[in-house]
Amino acid sequence: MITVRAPATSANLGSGFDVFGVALDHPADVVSVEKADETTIEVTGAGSQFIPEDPKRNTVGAVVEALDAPAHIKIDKGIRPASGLGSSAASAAAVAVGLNELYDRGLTREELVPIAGEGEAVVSGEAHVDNVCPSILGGFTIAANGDITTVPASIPLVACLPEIAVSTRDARRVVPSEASMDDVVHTVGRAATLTAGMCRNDPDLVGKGMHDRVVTPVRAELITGYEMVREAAFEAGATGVTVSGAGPGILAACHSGDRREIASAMVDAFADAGVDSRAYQTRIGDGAEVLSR
Ligand SMILES: Nc1ncnc2c1ncn2[C@@H]1O[C@H](COP(=O)(O)OP(=O)(O)O)[C@@H](O)[C@H]1O
Ligand SMILES: N[C@@H](CCOP(=O)(O)O)C(=O)O
Repeated sequence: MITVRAPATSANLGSGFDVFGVALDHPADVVSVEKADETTIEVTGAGSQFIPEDPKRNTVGAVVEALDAPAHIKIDKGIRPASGLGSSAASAAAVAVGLNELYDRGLTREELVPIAGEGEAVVSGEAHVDNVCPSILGGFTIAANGDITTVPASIPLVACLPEIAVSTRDARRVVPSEASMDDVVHTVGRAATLTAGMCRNDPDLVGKGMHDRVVTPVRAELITGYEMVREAAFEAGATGVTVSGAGPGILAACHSGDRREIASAMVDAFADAGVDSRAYQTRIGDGAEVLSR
């Protein structure tokens, strides 16, 4: 039996829709895989009652098929589903890493990214890899046209998760199909700024680069209290604030000494909007880790 911990992730970071992602130091899913003739899945932990155990409907089922590696799979969810923190991706990432070892497939971590991405197609309709990439590799990742670049940044973050659910599938339907040249120029500028910030480990540059005017505004409308929470986070010292993945989670970049105040300001602002929430004071962290063999 092999047990793997795969971290939550935050995709897009505003200016990098379907391209940028970061691994969060916590929370995480912990998954155990054991060889079997037929695949079975058992799910416990956060939001497990909303997660199917049928391999055709769970993200890990597609990974089993792609690796031709049937197994008994136990998923202990640390990341609530439909969160914007890459919950579905973390399970797929953990199983890809675990089955690769269990069945001696000999694939590199980079080669496991598109395989874990197949799981995302099951739940969101498209095999976007911007969550599985950092969950497997760690750090800040850029996934563009099949190429992967990683930067081992360590930016402090606050991820605030309201008690509302937004499915990635639904939030992909509101993404505009076109952008003006003005918006393209703005996005390129911000994405480049963010990338430079990650390379320099500079929370101010990263925060500046998180601004986006194409996808984020339409997604923010799906999150009750978004504007109030965003403003509260900035007032408490955040250097950048955006929708985490497809939402409803909200991500703030900051300096480490400001995390506590930002976390409580975000939770209070959600409460003022009538929404319960919890905030994770975290930072960019490592990718999937094998805990035991
Ligand atoms: N192993 C899994 N972990 C979490 N969610 C899963 C898993 N397998 C299937 N799902 C389904 O995926 C959906 C959540 O995925 P998604 O909407 O992408 O949100 P998230 O941002 O949390 O990944 C839910 O409908 C959930 O039932
Ligand atoms: N690029 C995707 C990322 C979805 O992330 P999730 O954590 O909400 O699943 C998108 O924006 O649709």
